[in-house]
Amino acid sequence: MTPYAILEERARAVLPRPVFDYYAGGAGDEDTLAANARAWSAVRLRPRVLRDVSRVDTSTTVLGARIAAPVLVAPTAFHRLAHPSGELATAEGTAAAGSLLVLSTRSSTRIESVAAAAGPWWFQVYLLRDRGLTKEFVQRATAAGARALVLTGDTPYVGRKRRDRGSLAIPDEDFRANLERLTDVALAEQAANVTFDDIGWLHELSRLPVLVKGVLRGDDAARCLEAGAAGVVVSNHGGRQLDGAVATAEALPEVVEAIAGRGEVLVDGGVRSGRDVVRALALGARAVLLGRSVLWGLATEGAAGVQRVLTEVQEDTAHVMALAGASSVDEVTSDLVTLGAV
Ligand SMILES: Cc1cc2nc3c(=O)[nH]c(=O)nc-3n(C[C@H](O)[C@H](O)[C@H](O)COP(=O)(O)O)c2cc1C
Ligand SMILES: CC(C)CC(=O)C(=O)O
Repeated sequence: MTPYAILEERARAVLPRPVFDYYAGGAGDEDTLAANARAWSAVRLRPRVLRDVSRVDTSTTVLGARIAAPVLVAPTAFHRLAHPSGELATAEGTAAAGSLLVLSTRSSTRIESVAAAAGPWWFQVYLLRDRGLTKEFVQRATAAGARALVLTGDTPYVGRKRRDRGSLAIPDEDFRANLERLTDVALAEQAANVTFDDIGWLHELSRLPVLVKGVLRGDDAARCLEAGAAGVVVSNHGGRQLDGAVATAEALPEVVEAIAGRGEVLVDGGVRSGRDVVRALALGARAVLLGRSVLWGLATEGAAGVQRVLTEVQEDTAHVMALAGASSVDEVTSDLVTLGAV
């Protein structure tokens, strides 16, 4: 079993079945969910020999924030379903690992409390049907110290997941952690009329850099930049939105080419090991984000589990870099990979 599979099994053993299914599942037939991990494996490494790798430095920056390795925590909803300390534990574990947390709009803990426990963090924005409410969220996140906004662009409606047959009830206190005063819950649903213009709106509102998450095409990436984005996150939402969508390792080169160094390109989906981190960097990503791995760490051991998952991937990244002949992230360049036989 791979380290990821072992971790997932441990989480399965401690989580209530509906929660595990909600976390693990993908949309439709889960084709894209499976394709994400497979597509990274299909990228073959071309190691360099006889390089001095007695010291390997995995540290880097994302939008100017220094992190221990190019591995961030992806925004995921409702961490209190995984652990009673919820996003507080995630924030602590992430900071302890020298990583960066992207906090979901669907946080089950108050934004201000998470901010107090966090190292550097960004806020993931779902534009909600009530724009006033969205504005309040963004202003609160900005005041609490978020260093960037991540606008999720792939969720006009929530993808249909077969495993999660509606058996999961989100406790009201978790759903309302940041929505205490809301009377009509429908107003807090994702808006389906989000457009490129909203990138500028978010930037005006917060003065923070805005990344767009869920981009899978070069033309969209270019439009995001033209609309004022600081970069994009290549993502298919971990296979949870449009099933059949292209795997992120396959979409990444096209997006990197379209961005052409004018912004930062991050990627997530099926990143499970240091090998995958190195593959993503070689294909032009600045960093990767981990979704489910972090949830499994949180479910099994709280803050310590989150820290452990991140440090294991960081250490694995250093090991893979050494064996590939790269002593710093700058040396992880496109010549290190080839698209091998699947
Ligand atoms: C349980 C779960 C909840 C998620 N919630 C959000 C969310 O609130 N906002 C968002 O932008 N993405 C969300 N995502 C997508 C992740 O940010 C990320 O794109 C994905 O999990 C990466 O794939 P991986 O799980 O294979 O690492 C969620 C993913 C999972 C598994
Ligand atoms: C509340 C959901 C929209 C959170 C999410 O993005 C997901 O479960 O994939």
